[in-house]
Amino acid sequence: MKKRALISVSNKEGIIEFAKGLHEAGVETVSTGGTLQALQEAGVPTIAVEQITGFPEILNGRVKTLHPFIHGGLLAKRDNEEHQNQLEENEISPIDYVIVNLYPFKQTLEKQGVTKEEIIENIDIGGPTMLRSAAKNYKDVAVVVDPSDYNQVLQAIKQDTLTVDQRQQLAAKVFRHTANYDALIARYFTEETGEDFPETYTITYEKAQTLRYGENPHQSAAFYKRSIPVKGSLATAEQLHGKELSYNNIQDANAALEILAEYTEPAAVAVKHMNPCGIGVAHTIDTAFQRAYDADPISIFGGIVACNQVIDQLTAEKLSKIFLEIVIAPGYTEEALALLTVKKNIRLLKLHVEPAEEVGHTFTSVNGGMLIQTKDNGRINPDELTIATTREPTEKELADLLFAWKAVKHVKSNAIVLAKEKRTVGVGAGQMNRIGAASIAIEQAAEHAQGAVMASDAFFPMPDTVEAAAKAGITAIIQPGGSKRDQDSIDVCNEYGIAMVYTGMRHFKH
Ligand SMILES: NC(=O)c1ncn([C@@H]2O[C@H](COP(=O)(O)O)[C@@H](O)[C@H]2O)c1NC=O
Repeated sequence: MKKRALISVSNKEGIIEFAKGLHEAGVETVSTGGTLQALQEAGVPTIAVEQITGFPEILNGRVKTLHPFIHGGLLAKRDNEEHQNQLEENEISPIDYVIVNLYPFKQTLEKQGVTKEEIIENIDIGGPTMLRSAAKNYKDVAVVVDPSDYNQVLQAIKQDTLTVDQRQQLAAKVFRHTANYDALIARYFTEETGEDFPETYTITYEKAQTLRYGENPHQSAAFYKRSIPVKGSLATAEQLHGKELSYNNIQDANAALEILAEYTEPAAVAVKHMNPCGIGVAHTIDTAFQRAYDADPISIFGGIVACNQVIDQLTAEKLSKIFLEIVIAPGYTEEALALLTVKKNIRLLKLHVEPAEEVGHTFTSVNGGMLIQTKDNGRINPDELTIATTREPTEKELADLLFAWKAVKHVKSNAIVLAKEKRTVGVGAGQMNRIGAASIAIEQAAEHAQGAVMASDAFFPMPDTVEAAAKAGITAIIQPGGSKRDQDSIDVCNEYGIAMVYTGMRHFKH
């Protein structure tokens, strides 16, 4: 008996050649509406699915292949006598190959101005059903969901070399594909109904790149991107120059962009090991970068710099004087690009839109589970700050306090940031006690601590940090407030004439 292939594809790329090849290999092809038309127009003899089912396509294509004559032919085990007898009794012919790809649900979601009705209509029902039937019965049926597999499968069919292992691989791809497809649908419905943390959490990512290694060379890794691209994120940045990004590069570059999204004025952020080592804000991007550099000229070595303005020649000249792993910006002037691309080892990334703060969830894997929380998109309203001390901050101090508060949110806890004139001067990150973080920041700032402001990601459990700040010459402090012993810190501030404000919001980052 002739082998039979069922072809029903939305993405018709490469299907004519594949179907022609099947026909030449003596395989009979059966097809649905649009696919049938395309194959017949290309001169590939094909049977209409209605001819097999004896039933017309109904409900605008919502039902075309959902029929026992199709699914019986797909699910029957060839080595099961009962199955074979039932096929015979019911005059069902077996189907040996299934070539199906689905309604473009993802592409429809991404369309500008798309209606909910259009999205719903692009949920494929018959396609996944055929894919799943064929994949379940992979021992007897070969199923192809990915057009990039057409050629390889066709050659194997022609040479009669398609093994059960290969069919299982094709089936595995199908189940990944339908799981991804359903995950996108589930996410869409869940977002529509506004459930943040439903009883099961379904997410799907697509592989963008196999990485050379993970955080360390003995770890293996890959970079997966959101199925629906997130504009202004690292995942959608374009690499213009340099070697492939590494695992650590991606983490650091992402951290740099998250910090950058805090600032609306021209800003430059230098990152090392996911902490900012320098942040500068100014009227021009070259000055902003100069400030980020001056913040810590040692740590920036081998770091990542992200800017929210096009890199011009002046900035490029400054950038090219130091060793940097990555520069990220919304663009580069021709002169800047010429200057920077001379350096073989620098990676240059271009953002197509402003770095944007992603709404949604963050994930932290723990052994045996996953912690999921909404992103820390907390922003304070400067008008709602509480002044805790006798002295109010001056206008200039307030500007630096707000600048430092945006920075400290992105520093690992316990975090202290010292800032002066729109640049960080000291960063104390990831310490097990607050005074430890403050000591590091003060030591790093050295003489620049005099007249600087201090931001703390969480309240002061005791007055030691404020005492250290006073000794270093810090004049104003911003912190969440809320400690039982707040008054002790307030007293020290008042004694030294320090202005302290409370945000009422904590920014732990572990
Ligand atoms: N309802 C059905 O019985 C059904 N059977 C196949 N499809 C899909 O119809 C598409 C192909 O349609 P056409 O051949 O008419 O262009 C494929 O993406 C296939 O997955 C169906 N459509 C959606 O549910």
